[in-house]
Amino acid sequence: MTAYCLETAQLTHYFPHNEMGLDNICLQVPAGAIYGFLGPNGAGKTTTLKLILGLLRKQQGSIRIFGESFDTHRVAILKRVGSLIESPSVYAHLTAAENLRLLQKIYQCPAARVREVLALTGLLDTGAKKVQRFSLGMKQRLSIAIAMLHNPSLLILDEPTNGLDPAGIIEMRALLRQLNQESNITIVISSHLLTEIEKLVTHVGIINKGKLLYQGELHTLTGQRAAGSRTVIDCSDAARSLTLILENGWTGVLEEGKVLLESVSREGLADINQRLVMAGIQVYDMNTRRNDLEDIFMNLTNN
Ligand SMILES: Nc1ncnc2c1ncn2[C@@H]1O[C@H](COP(=O)(O)OP(=O)(O)OP(=O)(O)O)[C@@H](O)[C@H]1O
Repeated sequence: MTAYCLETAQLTHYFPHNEMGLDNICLQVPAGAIYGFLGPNGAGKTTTLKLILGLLRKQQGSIRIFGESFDTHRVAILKRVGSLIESPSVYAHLTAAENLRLLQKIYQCPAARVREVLALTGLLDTGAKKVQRFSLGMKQRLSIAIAMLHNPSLLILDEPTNGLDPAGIIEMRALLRQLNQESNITIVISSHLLTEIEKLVTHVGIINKGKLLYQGELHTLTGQRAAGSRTVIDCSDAARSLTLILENGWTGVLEEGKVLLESVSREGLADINQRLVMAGIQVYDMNTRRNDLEDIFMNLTNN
């Protein structure tokens, strides 16, 4: 049986005067996972994460974290959860270390933890630099440092890459991967862009209009890629190529003077290429367009 770090059952929430609400959300986040919680703007991601953290009162359903009910073990659970839902309040005229020292006293965690989280988030060398002079990427890293201060086992991050440039996004991915692998922290990260987090996550949950449309391991979703791939072959004799291809048991059609194949594996394409060349046909180009993850995501969220 899988040990879930976080599990919700039939989580439901409606805001007054808003027809759309969260409808029976059953999240299952395995311990040690990096779980990408994906959906377009307004899908219900922030609402779900706020319910999980007790920032919104749930109307129906249940939440279990670390195997305990959130209703009965709220304080103990929250001591082991770090979060970034909206940008935390920090003093812009103080340094990263000064901000962290203030919070360390409030959270009553060991003073040495400030240096540890600065090191973890790559902010040790920011020294006397005040937060007001930080780049957005550095501010986001400081937010993660704050979330990490009390040494949590689960991090819940709402769109932490929002507003970051491509280099900042890559840096953030590297940081989260490191926290997951070296500090063994389970991470839930929401995003409206699959491409931004598909290189990072092990599991995904896709939500739209308050409903969970897909949940599972990333590789199950990526498995849908090969099916539906299209290959266009540009060659010196399309008609003779197609005859050869059909004779050898593949299916294809002619389209605009080129051969169009559907769902042929890489090995199959190599074989076809070899047969065409052996038959004296010049192959100029074989272009395969796989059903990319973003297409799968768009198909799920558009229907
Ligand atoms: N406090 C609130 N009162 C009323 N409606 C709300 C409130 N907060 C959110 N909503 C509505 O709930 C729905 C889900 O919003 P939510 O912020 O959870 O979506 P999201 O997936 O996080 O989107 P985004 O990426 O835009 O933040 C939206 O229709 C939103 O307008």
